[in-house]
Amino acid sequence: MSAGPDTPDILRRIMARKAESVTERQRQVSATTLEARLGEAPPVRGFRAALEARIGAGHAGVIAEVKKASPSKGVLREAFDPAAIARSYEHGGAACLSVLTESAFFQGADAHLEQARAACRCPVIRKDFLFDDYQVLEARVLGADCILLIVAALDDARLRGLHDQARALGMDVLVEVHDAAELDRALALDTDLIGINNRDLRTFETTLETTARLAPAVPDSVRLVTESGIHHRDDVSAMRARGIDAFLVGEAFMRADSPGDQLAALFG
Ligand SMILES: O=C(O)c1ccccc1NCC(=O)[C@H](O)[C@H](O)COP(=O)(O)O
Repeated sequence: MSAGPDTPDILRRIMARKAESVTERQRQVSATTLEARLGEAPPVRGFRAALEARIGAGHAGVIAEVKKASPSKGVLREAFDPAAIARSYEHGGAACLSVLTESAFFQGADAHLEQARAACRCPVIRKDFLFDDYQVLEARVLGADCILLIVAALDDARLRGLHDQARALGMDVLVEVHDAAELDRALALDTDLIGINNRDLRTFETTLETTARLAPAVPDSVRLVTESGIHHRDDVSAMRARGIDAFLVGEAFMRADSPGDQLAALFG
């Protein structure tokens, strides 16, 4: 972990809580036990490949998020059934799912990932705050097809180590950045999937200007995903006009009666 003076307070607090919970999990289930369970994990579904297939067919590549609550907005959805949401998303045209497994700030759970993935054919990213090899192993054992690595929360050595570990386990990695300095660090990894998060973690404000500003520095070989703050068809068309075809969307879907219908309405 690398909590420096520039680390936003919310990230610092989430990572501190996460460190406690990882220590507790390691006490309960050792890394050796997790390694032994890798053979029982369901085969990896290609996450980036699913995005590419959807985009190649002329659609937006949508990563649809399953999250009950967030630090910025509180509870987003009372009737929360990850399996039903996953089926709705698949029906609405999602390429992939993003499932929050962080419990203290997002009311997520590992079971949400298992339930959502079992209910559909979409590849799933474990959306959590990862800083330790143990969590990468855990993600694969749970059935994750991709993990999120947040550049702002990791030093370069750890970022590379976790990235390479996930790839060796067959998973894709979404490397998330918020500014130009983080983007430079992500590009140095030679990764092929980068998310630009439009949410300022100090103010919680979202602006698609963040993606618009950083996107030109991302080479064509990297699939760029714009994350957070996508609510309207105008947001989608503004991004697509700039050549950005992959989207990660949570709140706009979670607040809808039918998340999948809302996905189809936003991107159809
Ligand atoms: O959503 C938050 O409040 C938040 C706070 C601190 C760290 C991360 C946070 N969100 C994680 C995400 O990246 C979003 O869930 C994801 O991009 C979807 O965003 P949205 O469509 O705006 O729900």
